[in-house]
Amino acid sequence: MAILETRALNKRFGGLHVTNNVDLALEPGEVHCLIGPNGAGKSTLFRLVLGEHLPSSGQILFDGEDITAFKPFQRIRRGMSVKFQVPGIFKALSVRQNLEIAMQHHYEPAHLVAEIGRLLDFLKLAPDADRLAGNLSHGQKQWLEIGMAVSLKPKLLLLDEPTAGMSPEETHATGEMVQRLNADGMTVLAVEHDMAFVRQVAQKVTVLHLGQVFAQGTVDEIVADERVAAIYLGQVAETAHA
Ligand SMILES: Nc1ncnc2c1ncn2[C@@H]1O[C@H](COP(=O)(O)OP(=O)(O)OP(=O)(O)O)[C@@H](O)[C@H]1O
Repeated sequence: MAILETRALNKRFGGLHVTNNVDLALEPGEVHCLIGPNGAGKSTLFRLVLGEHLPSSGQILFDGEDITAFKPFQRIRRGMSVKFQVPGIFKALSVRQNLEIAMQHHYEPAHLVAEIGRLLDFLKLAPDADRLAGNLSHGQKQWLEIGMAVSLKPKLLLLDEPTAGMSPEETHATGEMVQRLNADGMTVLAVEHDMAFVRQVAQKVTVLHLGQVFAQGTVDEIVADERVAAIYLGQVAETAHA
Protein backbone atom coordinates (compact mmCIF):
# COMPACT_ATOMS: atom_id res chain seq x y z
CA MET A 1 0.00 0.00 0.00
CA ALA A 2 1.25 3.49 -0.87
CA ILE A 3 2.14 5.69 2.10
CA LEU A 4 1.05 8.79 0.18
CA GLU A 5 -1.37 8.85 -2.68
CA THR A 6 -3.11 11.60 -4.59
CA ARG A 7 -6.08 10.62 -6.70
CA ALA A 8 -7.28 12.82 -9.55
CA LEU A 9 -6.12 15.87 -7.60
CA ASN A 10 -7.14 19.25 -8.99
CA LYS A 11 -6.48 22.78 -7.84
CA ARG A 12 -7.80 25.87 -9.57
CA PHE A 13 -7.00 29.45 -8.68
CA GLY A 14 -9.81 31.34 -10.40
CA GLY A 15 -9.49 30.39 -14.07
CA LEU A 16 -6.01 28.95 -13.64
CA HIS A 17 -5.87 25.14 -13.52
CA VAL A 18 -2.63 24.72 -11.55
CA THR A 19 -2.93 21.08 -10.49
CA ASN A 20 -4.55 18.99 -13.20
CA ASN A 21 -5.78 15.49 -12.37
CA VAL A 22 -2.59 14.46 -10.56
CA ASP A 23 -2.24 10.81 -9.54
CA LEU A 24 0.88 10.31 -7.47
CA ALA A 25 1.82 7.33 -5.31
CA LEU A 26 4.79 6.99 -2.97
CA GLU A 27 5.73 3.54 -1.74
CA PRO A 28 6.88 3.32 1.88
CA GLY A 29 10.63 3.82 2.11
CA GLU A 30 11.01 5.54 -1.25
CA VAL A 31 12.80 8.81 -2.07
CA HIS A 32 10.69 10.54 -4.69
CA CYS A 33 11.71 13.76 -6.42
CA LEU A 34 9.32 16.16 -8.06
CA ILE A 35 10.86 18.14 -10.91
CA GLY A 36 9.56 20.36 -13.68
CA PRO A 37 9.89 23.80 -15.26
CA ASN A 38 9.10 26.98 -13.36
CA GLY A 39 5.38 27.34 -12.87
CA ALA A 40 4.71 23.62 -13.46
CA GLY A 41 2.77 23.42 -10.20
CA LYS A 42 5.34 21.72 -7.95
CA SER A 43 4.93 24.06 -4.99
CA THR A 44 1.16 23.91 -5.28
CA LEU A 45 1.16 20.10 -5.24
CA PHE A 46 3.49 20.20 -2.23
CA ARG A 47 1.14 22.57 -0.40
CA LEU A 48 -1.85 20.38 -1.24
CA VAL A 49 -0.08 17.37 0.30
CA LEU A 50 0.72 19.40 3.40
CA GLY A 51 -2.79 20.85 3.68
CA GLU A 52 -1.82 24.47 3.15
CA HIS A 53 -4.11 24.48 0.13
CA LEU A 54 -7.30 22.46 -0.13
CA PRO A 55 -7.90 20.80 -3.51
CA SER A 56 -10.73 21.85 -5.81
CA SER A 57 -11.41 18.13 -6.28
CA GLY A 58 -9.72 14.78 -5.78
CA GLN A 59 -8.36 12.88 -2.80
CA ILE A 60 -5.20 12.60 -0.74
CA LEU A 61 -4.49 9.46 1.26
CA PHE A 62 -1.75 9.14 3.87
CA ASP A 63 -0.94 5.79 5.42
CA GLY A 64 -4.30 4.44 4.25
CA GLU A 65 -6.35 7.31 5.65
CA ASP A 66 -8.23 9.93 3.64
CA ILE A 67 -6.66 13.20 4.80
CA THR A 68 -8.05 15.41 2.01
CA ALA A 69 -9.86 17.72 4.43
CA PHE A 70 -7.31 17.57 7.26
CA LYS A 71 -5.58 20.67 8.56
CA PRO A 72 -1.75 20.77 8.38
CA PHE A 73 -1.35 20.08 12.13
CA GLN A 74 -3.51 16.94 11.81
CA ARG A 75 -1.28 15.70 8.99
CA ILE A 76 1.84 16.45 11.00
CA ARG A 77 0.40 14.58 13.97
CA ARG A 78 -0.05 11.53 11.75
CA GLY A 79 3.59 11.53 10.72
CA MET A 80 4.26 14.14 8.04
CA SER A 81 6.97 16.70 8.44
CA VAL A 82 8.14 19.52 6.21
CA LYS A 83 11.23 21.57 5.57
CA PHE A 84 10.45 24.71 3.63
CA GLN A 85 12.94 26.61 1.52
CA VAL A 86 13.21 29.56 3.91
CA PRO A 87 14.50 28.27 7.23
CA GLY A 88 12.12 28.71 10.16
CA ILE A 89 14.86 28.51 12.76
CA PHE A 90 15.20 30.77 15.78
CA LYS A 91 18.19 32.91 14.87
CA ALA A 92 18.77 34.36 18.34
CA LEU A 93 18.99 30.91 19.95
CA SER A 94 21.82 28.42 19.75
CA VAL A 95 21.74 25.42 17.45
CA ARG A 96 21.22 23.15 20.47
CA GLN A 97 18.37 25.31 21.80
CA ASN A 98 16.63 25.16 18.43
CA LEU A 99 16.67 21.37 18.57
CA GLU A 100 15.55 21.41 22.21
CA ILE A 101 12.50 23.45 21.25
CA ALA A 102 11.58 20.99 18.52
CA MET A 103 12.10 17.93 20.73
CA GLN A 104 11.56 18.79 24.39
CA HIS A 105 7.93 17.75 24.62
CA HIS A 106 8.55 14.46 22.88
CA TYR A 107 11.46 12.97 24.81
CA GLU A 108 12.05 12.23 28.48
CA PRO A 109 14.57 14.73 29.88
CA ALA A 110 16.96 11.82 30.49
CA HIS A 111 16.92 10.89 26.79
CA LEU A 112 16.73 14.38 25.33
CA VAL A 113 20.43 15.22 25.67
CA ALA A 114 21.52 11.98 23.99
CA GLU A 115 18.97 12.38 21.19
CA ILE A 116 20.11 15.94 20.52
CA GLY A 117 23.73 14.79 20.53
CA ARG A 118 22.95 12.12 17.94
CA LEU A 119 21.11 14.60 15.77
CA LEU A 120 23.91 17.18 16.00
CA ASP A 121 26.38 14.55 14.78
CA PHE A 122 24.07 13.53 11.97
CA LEU A 123 23.69 17.17 10.88
CA LYS A 124 27.46 17.81 11.04
CA LEU A 125 26.64 20.56 13.51
CA ALA A 126 28.21 19.16 16.69
CA PRO A 127 31.11 21.68 16.62
CA ASP A 128 28.56 24.49 16.19
CA ALA A 129 26.07 23.37 18.84
CA ASP A 130 26.52 26.49 20.98
CA ARG A 131 26.65 29.02 18.14
CA LEU A 132 23.66 31.23 17.46
CA ALA A 133 21.63 29.74 14.63
CA GLY A 134 21.59 33.15 12.93
CA ASN A 135 25.39 32.99 12.57
CA LEU A 136 25.44 29.65 10.73
CA SER A 137 26.24 29.49 7.01
CA HIS A 138 23.35 29.17 4.58
CA GLY A 139 23.92 25.42 4.19
CA GLN A 140 24.17 24.84 7.94
CA LYS A 141 20.89 26.69 8.48
CA GLN A 142 19.25 24.35 5.99
CA TRP A 143 20.69 21.35 7.84
CA LEU A 144 19.43 22.64 11.18
CA GLU A 145 16.00 23.02 9.64
CA ILE A 146 16.20 19.45 8.30
CA GLY A 147 17.17 18.38 11.82
CA MET A 148 14.13 20.08 13.31
CA ALA A 149 11.92 18.49 10.66
CA VAL A 150 13.23 14.96 11.31
CA SER A 151 13.68 15.24 15.08
CA LEU A 152 10.33 13.59 15.71
CA LYS A 153 11.06 10.77 13.25
CA PRO A 154 8.26 11.39 10.75
CA LYS A 155 7.07 8.68 8.36
CA LEU A 156 7.07 11.12 5.46
CA LEU A 157 9.51 14.01 5.06
CA LEU A 158 8.60 16.76 2.59
CA LEU A 159 11.54 18.84 1.34
CA ASP A 160 11.04 22.02 -0.68
CA GLU A 161 14.19 22.63 -2.74
CA PRO A 162 16.47 21.49 0.10
CA THR A 163 19.71 22.33 -1.71
CA ALA A 164 18.78 25.77 -3.08
CA GLY A 165 21.76 28.10 -2.73
CA MET A 166 24.14 25.33 -1.58
CA SER A 167 27.62 24.60 -2.89
CA PRO A 168 28.12 21.25 -4.68
CA GLU A 169 29.81 19.89 -1.52
CA GLU A 170 26.92 20.99 0.70
CA THR A 171 24.46 19.57 -1.81
CA HIS A 172 26.23 16.24 -1.73
CA ALA A 173 26.31 16.21 2.09
CA THR A 174 22.57 16.96 2.10
CA GLY A 175 22.06 14.03 -0.25
CA GLU A 176 23.94 11.78 2.16
CA MET A 177 21.68 12.92 5.00
CA VAL A 178 18.60 12.07 2.94
CA GLN A 179 20.09 8.67 2.07
CA ARG A 180 20.73 7.90 5.75
CA LEU A 181 17.23 8.95 6.77
CA ASN A 182 15.88 6.79 3.98
CA ALA A 183 18.06 3.83 5.05
CA ASP A 184 16.36 4.12 8.45
CA GLY A 185 12.99 3.79 6.72
CA MET A 186 11.86 7.37 6.14
CA THR A 187 9.89 8.12 2.98
CA VAL A 188 10.89 11.39 1.32
CA LEU A 189 9.19 13.63 -1.22
CA ALA A 190 11.46 16.42 -2.46
CA VAL A 191 10.84 19.26 -4.87
CA GLU A 192 14.25 19.83 -6.36
CA HIS A 193 15.91 21.50 -9.33
CA ASP A 194 19.43 20.20 -8.80
CA MET A 195 19.77 17.11 -11.00
CA ALA A 196 22.98 16.03 -9.24
CA PHE A 197 20.98 15.79 -6.02
CA VAL A 198 18.09 14.05 -7.78
CA ARG A 199 20.52 11.55 -9.29
CA GLN A 200 22.12 10.96 -5.89
CA VAL A 201 18.96 10.29 -3.88
CA ALA A 202 15.88 9.62 -6.00
CA GLN A 203 14.50 6.15 -6.54
CA LYS A 204 11.61 7.63 -8.45
CA VAL A 205 11.08 10.91 -10.27
CA THR A 206 7.85 12.62 -11.27
CA VAL A 207 8.01 15.37 -13.87
CA LEU A 208 5.24 17.93 -13.64
CA HIS A 209 4.41 20.14 -16.62
CA LEU A 210 1.49 22.54 -16.84
CA GLY A 211 0.04 21.06 -13.66
CA GLN A 212 -0.01 17.50 -15.00
CA VAL A 213 2.15 14.42 -14.49
CA PHE A 214 4.22 14.56 -17.68
CA ALA A 215 6.55 11.62 -17.02
CA GLN A 216 7.44 9.25 -14.22
CA GLY A 217 10.23 6.74 -13.71
CA THR A 218 13.72 6.14 -12.38
CA VAL A 219 16.29 8.92 -12.76
CA ASP A 220 17.88 7.08 -15.70
CA GLU A 221 14.53 6.73 -17.45
CA ILE A 222 13.73 10.41 -16.93
CA VAL A 223 17.13 11.64 -18.11
CA ALA A 224 16.86 9.44 -21.22
CA ASP A 225 13.35 10.70 -22.03
CA GLU A 226 13.59 13.10 -24.97
CA ARG A 227 10.19 14.60 -24.21
CA VAL A 228 11.43 15.56 -20.73
CA ALA A 229 14.65 16.96 -22.16
CA ALA A 230 12.61 19.14 -24.50
CA ILE A 231 10.47 20.72 -21.78
CA TYR A 232 12.80 20.71 -18.81
CA LEU A 233 16.31 19.34 -18.85
CA GLY A 234 17.37 21.69 -21.65
CA GLN A 235 16.25 24.54 -19.44
CA VAL A 236 18.31 23.21 -16.51
CA ALA A 237 21.40 22.88 -18.70
CA GLU A 238 20.94 26.44 -19.93
CA THR A 239 20.60 27.70 -16.35
CA ALA A 240 23.70 25.76 -15.32
CA HIS A 241 25.73 27.38 -18.09
CA ALA A 242 24.32 30.85 -17.66
N1 LIG B 1 -2.23 31.29 -4.57
C1 LIG B 1 -2.20 31.38 -5.90
N2 LIG B 1 -3.09 32.13 -6.58
C2 LIG B 1 -3.06 32.21 -7.93
N3 LIG B 1 -2.19 31.56 -8.70
C3 LIG B 1 -1.28 30.80 -8.10
C4 LIG B 1 -1.22 30.66 -6.67
N4 LIG B 1 -0.19 29.83 -6.36
C5 LIG B 1 0.38 29.48 -7.53
N5 LIG B 1 -0.27 30.06 -8.57
C6 LIG B 1 0.07 29.89 -10.00
O1 LIG B 1 0.14 28.51 -10.27
C7 LIG B 1 1.15 28.20 -11.21
C8 LIG B 1 2.07 27.13 -10.63
O2 LIG B 1 2.78 27.67 -9.53
P1 LIG B 1 3.73 26.80 -8.59
O3 LIG B 1 4.38 27.77 -7.66
O4 LIG B 1 2.99 25.68 -8.00
O5 LIG B 1 4.79 26.25 -9.63
P2 LIG B 1 6.24 25.64 -9.38
O6 LIG B 1 6.34 24.47 -10.29
O7 LIG B 1 6.43 25.41 -7.94
O8 LIG B 1 7.18 26.81 -9.89
P3 LIG B 1 8.65 27.24 -9.37
O9 LIG B 1 9.59 26.17 -9.80
O10 LIG B 1 8.85 28.53 -10.10
O11 LIG B 1 8.55 27.42 -7.88
C9 LIG B 1 1.85 29.51 -11.51
O12 LIG B 1 1.32 30.00 -12.73
C10 LIG B 1 1.46 30.41 -10.35
O13 LIG B 1 1.41 31.75 -10.75
